Amino acid sequence: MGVKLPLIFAERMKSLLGDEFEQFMKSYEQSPHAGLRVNTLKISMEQFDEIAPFDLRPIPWCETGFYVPHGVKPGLHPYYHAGLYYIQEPSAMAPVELLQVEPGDRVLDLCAAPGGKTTQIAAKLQGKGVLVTNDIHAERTKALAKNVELYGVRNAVVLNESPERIANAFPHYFDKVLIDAPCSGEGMFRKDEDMVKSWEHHSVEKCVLMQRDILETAARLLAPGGTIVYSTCTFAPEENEAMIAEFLNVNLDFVVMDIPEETGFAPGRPEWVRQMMPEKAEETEAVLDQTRGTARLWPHLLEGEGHYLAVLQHRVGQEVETDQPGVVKEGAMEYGQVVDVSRIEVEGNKDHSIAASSIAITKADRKKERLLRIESRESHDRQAGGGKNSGRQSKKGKDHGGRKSERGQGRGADSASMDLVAIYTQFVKEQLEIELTGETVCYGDRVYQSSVGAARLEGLKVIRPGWFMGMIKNGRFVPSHPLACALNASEARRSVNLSSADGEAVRYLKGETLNIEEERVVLKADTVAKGYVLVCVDGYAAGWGKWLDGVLKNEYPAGWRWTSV
Ligand SMILES: C[S@@+](CC[C@H](N)C(=O)[O-])C[C@H]1O[C@@H](n2cnc3c(N)ncnc32)[C@H](O)[C@@H]1O
Repeated sequence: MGVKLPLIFAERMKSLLGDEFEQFMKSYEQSPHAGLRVNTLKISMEQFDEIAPFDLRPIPWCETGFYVPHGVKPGLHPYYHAGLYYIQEPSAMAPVELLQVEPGDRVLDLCAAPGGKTTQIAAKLQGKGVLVTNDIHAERTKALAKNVELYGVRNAVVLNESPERIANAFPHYFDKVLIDAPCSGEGMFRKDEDMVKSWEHHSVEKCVLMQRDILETAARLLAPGGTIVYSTCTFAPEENEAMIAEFLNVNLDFVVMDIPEETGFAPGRPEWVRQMMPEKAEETEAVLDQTRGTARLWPHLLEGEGHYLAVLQHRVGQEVETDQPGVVKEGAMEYGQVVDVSRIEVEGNKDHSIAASSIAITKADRKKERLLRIESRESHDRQAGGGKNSGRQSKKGKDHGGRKSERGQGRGADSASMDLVAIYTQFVKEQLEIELTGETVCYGDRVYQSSVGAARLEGLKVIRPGWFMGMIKNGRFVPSHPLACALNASEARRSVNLSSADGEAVRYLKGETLNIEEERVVLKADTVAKGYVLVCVDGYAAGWGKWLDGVLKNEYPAGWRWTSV
């Protein structure tokens, strides 16, 4: 066997799996499966099918996902550096598929770094709606922000916050919330032996505490009728069925949506909670069987690593079931009285059952909502008066050169900031053919298009308030790399195409200056060749260059350059 499993883990799995244990253990003799997911923000499935550089086999539960043959290294192809696909473990593609994201949704990815699922959500949104993506660990948000940018996401906001603080800023705001929870990682032992080593430190008990907090807070972030998908990559029932049962037991306005088994997913195992945690089972007995509708992804039953998935649907106006009409169950009422007193008072109805208990809107939430509504009216009025891109200036937080977080925004637009916005909008008008959406937000001399606007983000630790468009330097607008990554070739007034086949694309991605004859610069009408050029790899945007007299100066950022070839 390739992987040395912790003894306590193996013994627990043996007692849970019984006859299936042998088959489960055999899976550790096989190599883990590698996958990639096509970034349909940048390329359609049909186009990718035409240019795919590897033999790919579809992953049954993700229509944009493919198995990569063993030995193939998709990270060593220019398409990877042009953001055409994300390298992702196949089972890890399942949670977002279950979230059923539609363009226009407001989606929160609460535990998001390094961003695999965020980029998958972004592809489903197709630039429409809101994507707030967050991780509590500052260091990990660097990779998250980079992936958001590399994959051409226009409508994301990247935060480095606690779920609690996000809930205060976005009460009952999101249609969909993904919790890809920090977990003990037992399902990844085959893929990553370091997970075996860290298993002791990330003990199941520690993870349970974090998961409980995160789930509870997610309910406050969810809009009425919204959906939470909870996922882990561990087998421990404490972090899976028991966690979901506990959540359902105190959030009576949520139900588990059954996950179909046809894709090879196995059902949840409520009986393991009874077997391992009889007290927890007794406490949650009324809802425990719902967890059969959650899913377990087993490495011996499908081609992927171990995962657990639960879809939690909020039911608007869901009444607590009672034995007698009009009487609220005693246990449930106790919960309502203790936890939701303020909410019941807000409702002004002491007899109110605990309908919509966990999602009920508090006084503070209402006040915030009122303020934000006024805010958005103001913003709308300003836009109506000042054109689509009229901007809100924010006070400069610390200017961290884009690598650290931005904090704090002012409200009023001073004349200096209006100048910045004017320079920016002039650039957009002259150099691009795009429709800007959202609010123009300035942090110091950096300009963003934000899908949520500055007011919402006030006081939060913001890594990216939106799509980073560029910065004003010496009175000129310098377009950013993330701006280029999210463009189509047809949206720039100048573009040049480099071929992945003849090494030119690789040279660009390594940061080299290239000789490019004028005829190769594709120009829109009334445009001269000199200036910023969108550099594309086989037609897909990869970054900027500056063309002058047959020379393409490389604007690919130093920190992003391809150094491994
Ligand atoms: C399983 S990983 C997420 C992987 C990610 N969803 C992806 O697809 O690339 C869990 C993440 O949760 C973060 N995390 C841990 N505790 C958290 C908390 N209380 N709030 C938000 N994020 C948390 C960790 O830093 C870690 O990056």
